[in-house]
Amino acid sequence: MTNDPTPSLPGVPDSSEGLAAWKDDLLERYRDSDLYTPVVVAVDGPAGSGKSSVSRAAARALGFDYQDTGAAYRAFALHAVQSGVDLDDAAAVIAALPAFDYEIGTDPDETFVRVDGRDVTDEIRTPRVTSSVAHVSKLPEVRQHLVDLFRRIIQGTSKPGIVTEGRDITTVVAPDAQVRILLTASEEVRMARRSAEVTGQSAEETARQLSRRDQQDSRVVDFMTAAEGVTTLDSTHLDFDQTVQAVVELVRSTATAPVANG
Ligand SMILES: Nc1ncnc2c1ncn2[C@@H]1O[C@H](COP(=O)(O)OP(=O)(O)O)[C@@H](O)[C@H]1O
Ligand SMILES: Nc1ccn([C@@H]2O[C@H](COP(=O)(O)OP(=O)(O)O)[C@@H](O)[C@H]2O)c(=O)n1
Repeated sequence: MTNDPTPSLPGVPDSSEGLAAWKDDLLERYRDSDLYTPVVVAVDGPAGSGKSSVSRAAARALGFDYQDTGAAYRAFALHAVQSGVDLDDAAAVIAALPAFDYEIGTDPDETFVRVDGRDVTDEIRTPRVTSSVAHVSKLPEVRQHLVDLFRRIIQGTSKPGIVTEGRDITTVVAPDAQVRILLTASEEVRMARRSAEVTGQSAEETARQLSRRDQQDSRVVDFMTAAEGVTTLDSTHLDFDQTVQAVVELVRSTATAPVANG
């Protein structure tokens, strides 16, 4: 997670146990100060690339929080529909933003999504919600509202860092993140992974939906090409554990200590 500090720095222990305790102590003291900044790991990629599952497992391995931003777009689409809004009516969708009462669990071992205090963790994954998200995520006003929310959640982490994943995290939400990753996989592999998960509809229908959603989403943000400074991680030929390991290694080799210098 951290680069080792310069060995000649006074007061820095040279044993690995001593170093770990020293870092814990620093973290403890800085956590509540204005100088403390969490390590932000930004992960983008298309549907089925493994963003959610890989980011969550990497967060767990690193002792970080985890934020799934797609969950908020899904939850907002659900909120709008349940408020009786016609998703083709942009003004009505935007008018539903102020009443959007959203809560997400960022502990990777206990992720949940609530809207108006009601648990919608599973409901937001239904094909009905999936096919309606693009109607709301294409609207700049919705994006700005949610980007602000995502940044507040990133800043509010009580862990040494937070892995945040979506479509525009490396470019819009957290372009200054210490670690920025574009997670990709071939379309064929992504479709196969998603089809294995989705029940209640054919593999062909799931693949068609995924491809349509990628097309719609890519008109709004470019998540197929890595922006400058973003590392591409192609998981086509990696299994799940190898992909998580690659993310963890990247964080360990690039992130500096989770304490800012002011
Ligand atoms: N490298 C991988 N190898 C095999 N399966 C994977 C890999 N990465 C992710 N998966 C699986 O693919 C499915 C889709 O992953 P998910 O995290 O939901 O993708 P996304 O959030 O990008 O849509 C999940 O069932 C996940 O366990
Ligand atoms: N940062 C983000 C995250 C999601 N989204 C939108 O939210 C939808 C659902 O995102 P998701 O991450 O749950 O989708 P999957 O890739 O997991 O299928 C996407 O299809 C996008 O329309 C977005 O526009 N920007």
